[in-house]
Amino acid sequence: MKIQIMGAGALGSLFGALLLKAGFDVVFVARGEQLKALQSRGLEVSGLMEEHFDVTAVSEPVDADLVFLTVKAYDTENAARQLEKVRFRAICSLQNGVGNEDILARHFDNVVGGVTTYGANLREPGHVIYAGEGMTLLGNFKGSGAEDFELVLREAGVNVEVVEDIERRIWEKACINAVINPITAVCRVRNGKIVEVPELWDVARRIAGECREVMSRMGYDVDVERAAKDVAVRTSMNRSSMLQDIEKGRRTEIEFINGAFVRKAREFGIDATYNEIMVKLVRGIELGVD
Ligand SMILES: NC(=O)C1=CN([C@@H]2O[C@H](COP(=O)(O)OP(=O)(O)OC[C@H]3O[C@@H](n4cnc5c(N)ncnc54)[C@H](O)[C@@H]3O)[C@@H](O)[C@H]2O)C=CC1
Ligand SMILES: CC(C)(CO)C(=O)C(=O)O
Repeated sequence: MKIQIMGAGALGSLFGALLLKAGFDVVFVARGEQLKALQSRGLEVSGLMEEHFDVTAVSEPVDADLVFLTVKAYDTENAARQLEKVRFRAICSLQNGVGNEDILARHFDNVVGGVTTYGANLREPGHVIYAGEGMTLLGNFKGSGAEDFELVLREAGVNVEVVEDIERRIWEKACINAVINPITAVCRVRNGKIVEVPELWDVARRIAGECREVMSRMGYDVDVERAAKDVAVRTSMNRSSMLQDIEKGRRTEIEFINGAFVRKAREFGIDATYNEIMVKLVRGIELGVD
């Protein structure tokens, strides 16, 4: 069974390492310094697992049985176009944000949606920190394949479950990210501060309210405020992925998180001013406005 990791950054390297350890034939598709490091030194894993792997790393996708997509959401369209040139049975997104599966469904027949709470960071090119064991939910978004991905992940020791309502799960995770990520990125604070600082919690509550309204109009009853508070408390010492992106001068996934709620709210004719403001502020920071 040949498994391709399309976008071997932090998360892709972690999942690739777990699959390699279980004996699968894994190909890492990477770019830049990460590609060079994987090709010359292999993959180093620290944290919850301490291991070194010699890996197969390439710059362009190759034929495989299954593909995990682990690029950032804004790179999905480009990755899909590259993957159109090769053959594989099914593709599974493990990304955050809303819309990745829709993009993939325009290109491929078998698309599996995924949501994971595993945590990984790149310490330096070729060196991934396995920061947190979590849960991975999978579900068929178009065609089939979820059970195939479940099987390989289970064999690799990953906590995984196939669900019938993957679209809802993707939006639920996006709710949490929509509340926590932009505030932490704009204010440059750890997740816990959102709950500790009344002014920040006030903004968080308003974003959560808008997300809840959007979810409700989609037919999903979710207490976004409570869910976001739980996660912020549980991950109080985390620097959110959006904050890390901003600190490193990288583009964020804001358009696929709060931006997705703004677009849905517009469709339903409901107000999403707080989400819209967060999109604009984070875009302002990304643009490096002095
Ligand atoms: N890192 C984490 O703990 C978690 C990340 N996620 C989500 O997973 C996705 C990936 O996140 P990270 O791994 O943290 O990001 P990352 O930026 O570390 O990894 C993405 C990698 O994909 C590469 N890439 C992009 N387009 C490519 C292409 N066409 N060909 C080859 N390589 C390409 C980039 O160069 C980069 O190395 C995001 O949507 C993120 O929100 C979800 C849960 C946890
Ligand atoms: C849940 C949370 C907010 C944890 O930091 C996260 O997913 C992120 O940082 O993107």
